[in-house]
Amino acid sequence: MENMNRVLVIDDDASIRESLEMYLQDKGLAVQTAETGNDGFKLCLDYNPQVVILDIRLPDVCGLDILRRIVETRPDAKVIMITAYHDMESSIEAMRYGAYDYIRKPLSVRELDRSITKSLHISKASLASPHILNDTAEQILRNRIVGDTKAMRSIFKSIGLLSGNRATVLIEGETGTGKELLARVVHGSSLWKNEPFITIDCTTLVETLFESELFGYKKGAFTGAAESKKGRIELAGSGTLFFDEVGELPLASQAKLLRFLEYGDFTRVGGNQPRQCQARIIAATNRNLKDLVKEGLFRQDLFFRLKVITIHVPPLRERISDLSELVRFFLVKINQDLSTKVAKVEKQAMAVLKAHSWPGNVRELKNVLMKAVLESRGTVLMADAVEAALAGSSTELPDTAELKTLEEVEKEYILMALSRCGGNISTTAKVLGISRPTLRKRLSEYHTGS
Ligand SMILES: Nc1ncnc2c1ncn2[C@@H]1O[C@H](COP(=O)(O)OP(=O)(O)OP(=O)(O)O)[C@@H](O)[C@H]1O
Repeated sequence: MENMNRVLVIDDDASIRESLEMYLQDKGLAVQTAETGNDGFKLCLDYNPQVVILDIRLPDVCGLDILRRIVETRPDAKVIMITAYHDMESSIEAMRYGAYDYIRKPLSVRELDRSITKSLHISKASLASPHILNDTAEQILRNRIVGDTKAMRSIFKSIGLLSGNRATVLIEGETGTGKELLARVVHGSSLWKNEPFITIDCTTLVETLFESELFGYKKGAFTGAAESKKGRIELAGSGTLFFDEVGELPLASQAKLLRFLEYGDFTRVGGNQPRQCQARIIAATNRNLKDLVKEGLFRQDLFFRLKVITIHVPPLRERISDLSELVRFFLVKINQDLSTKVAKVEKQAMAVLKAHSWPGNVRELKNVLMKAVLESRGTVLMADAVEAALAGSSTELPDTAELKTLEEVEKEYILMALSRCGGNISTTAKVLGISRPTLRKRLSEYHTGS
């Protein structure tokens, strides 16, 4: 009995209780039933079921109250709410309070089967998966940059050595490897950490505005210069000037940047008083500057000026042994940001994560985990949720056997978005790019079946 899959049915409708009991017992599951909410909750504590099928309307207490009590005391139990009514608001509440699913009466055997099977699979995975968030959130988040491979340790050393000087730094690495994060940590670990950190995004820096953006301008320097304005260099003071995607700078701007770096001074457009730049320069690139130099797209002299100290951030696939720690780190962050409670990772889920090649690096990992956490709807990060999240960013199609109908996909997606937006209809509609009435209509359709 202990090892058997246990389902608890709480419904005041005797015919539903009886038919579900027969149906589930036929499937080899142990079943207990209760007629009222209070009896059902008591039974839930004693019987410790993996799955609870809970009617939203009960004679004594509201099903949602029982749901909240179960989620609080038995967080691993998966609660499938059932409702006979056109009761959209309650369904939204149910998902928000942590129901695993909700299904409309008359019950569709296919829908119920799918939901119960998934619930049982999750509860089995939960038993088999170790807790990975044993340390406190503060302990896990203490390291702002996660990494314990040789390459990462040598980066941390470089950051330490940079803390007492203002040497120019070039950070190279593929997209999403953490170049901006590193630049911020270089700044934050330096003696000038309380000074500003100013970013210049070279992909959007218009060539004709290069000087006025960087050096600032005097009132009347050109039409439209109604007031004098400080440029980014002045704004950075004795902090850090971060040139992001420096490889994207057009050649004409590169010449101006080089001149500024060589002399370390600048003059506001329309002004005549040279000023000294105090800030540290950090440049980042996800393109290979050496190759760009060979192709004549990047000035060699500027390249040499920038690479006084070079930090190469390895792609995630080359430091896959950091993956478990990164997963722990992001799960804590995601739990904090989205009020989720994932604390375990299914073994197979970690294997799937380790097998991926991560072309989008740490940023891709963070996004995939966020999607998978929402999809997992519970305390365990599930392998199929990770696979679904990974498939979302690739063009691969699942086996036809796993294909769902468009309607099913839409329902799941809408509910996921709703849960991610904390049940807020306006935000969800905005994120989905549909109007609030359309969203409300969709949600009510799940109840009326129209
Ligand atoms: N080692 C790490 N530890 C913790 N978080 C990380 C790490 N590396 C990257 N991140 C996080 O991953 C995300 C992407 O990092 P970041 O923006 O610094 O990458 P990038 O290399 O500058 O990307 P791009 O070249 O596309 O601008 C950020 O949220 C960052 O905080």
